[in-house]
Amino acid sequence: MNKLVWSIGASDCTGGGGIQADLHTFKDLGADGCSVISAVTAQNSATVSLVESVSEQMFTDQLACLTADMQAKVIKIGLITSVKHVQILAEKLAEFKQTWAVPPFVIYDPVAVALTGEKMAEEGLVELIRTALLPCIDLLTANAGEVLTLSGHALISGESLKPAALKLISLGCQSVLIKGGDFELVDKIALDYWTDGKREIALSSARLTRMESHGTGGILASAIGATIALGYFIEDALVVAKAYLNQELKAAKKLGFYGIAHLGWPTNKTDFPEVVLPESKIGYELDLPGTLEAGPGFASCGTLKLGLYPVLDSVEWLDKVLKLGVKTLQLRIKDKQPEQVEQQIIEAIALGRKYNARLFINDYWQLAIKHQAYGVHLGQEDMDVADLPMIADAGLRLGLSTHGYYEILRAQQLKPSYIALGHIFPTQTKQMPSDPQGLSRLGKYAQLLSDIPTVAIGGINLERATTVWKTGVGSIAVVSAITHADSPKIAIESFNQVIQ
Ligand SMILES: Cc1ncc(COP(=O)(O)OP(=O)(O)O)c(N)n1
Ligand SMILES: Cc1nc(C(=O)O)sc1CCOP(=O)(O)O
Ligand SMILES: [Mg+2]
Repeated sequence: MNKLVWSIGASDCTGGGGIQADLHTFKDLGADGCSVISAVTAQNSATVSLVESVSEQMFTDQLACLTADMQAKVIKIGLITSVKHVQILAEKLAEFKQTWAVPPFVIYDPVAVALTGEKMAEEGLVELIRTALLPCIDLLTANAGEVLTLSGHALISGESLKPAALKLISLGCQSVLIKGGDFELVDKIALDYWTDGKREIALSSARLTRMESHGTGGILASAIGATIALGYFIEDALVVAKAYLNQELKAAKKLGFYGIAHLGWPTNKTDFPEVVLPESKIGYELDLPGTLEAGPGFASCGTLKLGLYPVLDSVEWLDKVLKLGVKTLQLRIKDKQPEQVEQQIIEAIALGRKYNARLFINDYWQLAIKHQAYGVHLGQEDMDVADLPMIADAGLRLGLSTHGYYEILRAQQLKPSYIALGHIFPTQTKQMPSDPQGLSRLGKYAQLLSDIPTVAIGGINLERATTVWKTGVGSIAVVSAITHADSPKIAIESFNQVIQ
């Protein structure tokens, strides 16, 4: 897999920011790095004494050499001080996007654009960035000063973030992350807001007050780039990068500046941000769409280990596996009208009670409430339309599907009874919009969720069950490994030997 990130920017002789910190961050997170140097800076914790752009020839040749045999999956742009370099870059990025087999994802952290006319930004630079560079950018990561310079919008309240981001998108970039590093909308909270004009994400963390730290915005952008290069979606990359920055800031060392640490992939749950829900104080201030709210949470399953979890499409199947001793199971009937499934749901709930089993009803949450099921399982789309407080008030358990870091953190806010993690391997049972996540990611999620029941799902068969179980998940959900087994009885017994 190509996991190459180019850093296009300036050398920072302190090592705390610029190209040096970018390459360190890429490597630290498991991506590969190359650099295209646009300028060399002489600086320390007290001053920037000299900034010298490289020649146009040197800038162009670096881009050409890398293009010939090291094409990037992600390009991260930092400090560019020369108007000519912006022109070259805009032309080259447009060319890469049209001619490369896989167009690169381009991130721009507009370092120093707020210093127009000073030594780090030539006259005319900002106008050219606005008109020529922004249309080539997939993600602009900007702090309040940079947002003001590029969009003309001052960030004075929560409500002002969305119009500012939309203005920047109207200038041509695909999405914008407004970083809360240099403004505080909510006391002691570092809030980041992202939108692509359709979706909105806000992430909050306790503010880490290390005033002398240096290069943090660039490192956040580099961490996002590295995570995207590893194949994560943008929303997951935003989460991982913020956790990475939190982890690094906590361990920062004084070396002139406070230079942040580089401690590898973040795994400590206290470093991960909270996803801001629409129905929360900050959610209202940001005017986030949707109705999700934290609430008191859902009834517990009474154990972290739900064991083998067959997901089945008929009462006959439920009856068969209950007789074989299964204690967690799901009725999953797809795409029928409620009146077509109500009788089956009634019978399924009665069977679950008879065998004292944890029976979850997929999708049909109103019928599950009406007939007092043990629990309901909902997917991401269902979450937005179902009445979650009503499910909680009725005392039903709730299981939620997730497919990555962002969805996991958002689901966690709702305090469900379990979180499902899918899909782990290729599956024939359901068309999935993304690639399988694999065991390595599953292990990371399981570690992060050690205090809530987890369920792994998707392409899990007997051969794979041992390695799945070793990741620390509390349950393995299967469809075809049971319904297509020559002997469901032997399949269940064999799974139970793995899941002890
Ligand atoms: C245990 C478990 N995990 C995930 C799913 C998938 O649920 P959902 O995303 O709602 O998709 P459908 O099953 O409705 O197609 C599940 N059913 N069970
Ligand atoms: C129903 C379902 N949900 C998934 C998810 O990732 O959310 S994967 C999946 C299908 C699981 O079937 P099998 O065990 O046959 O692969
Ligand atoms: Mg569903």
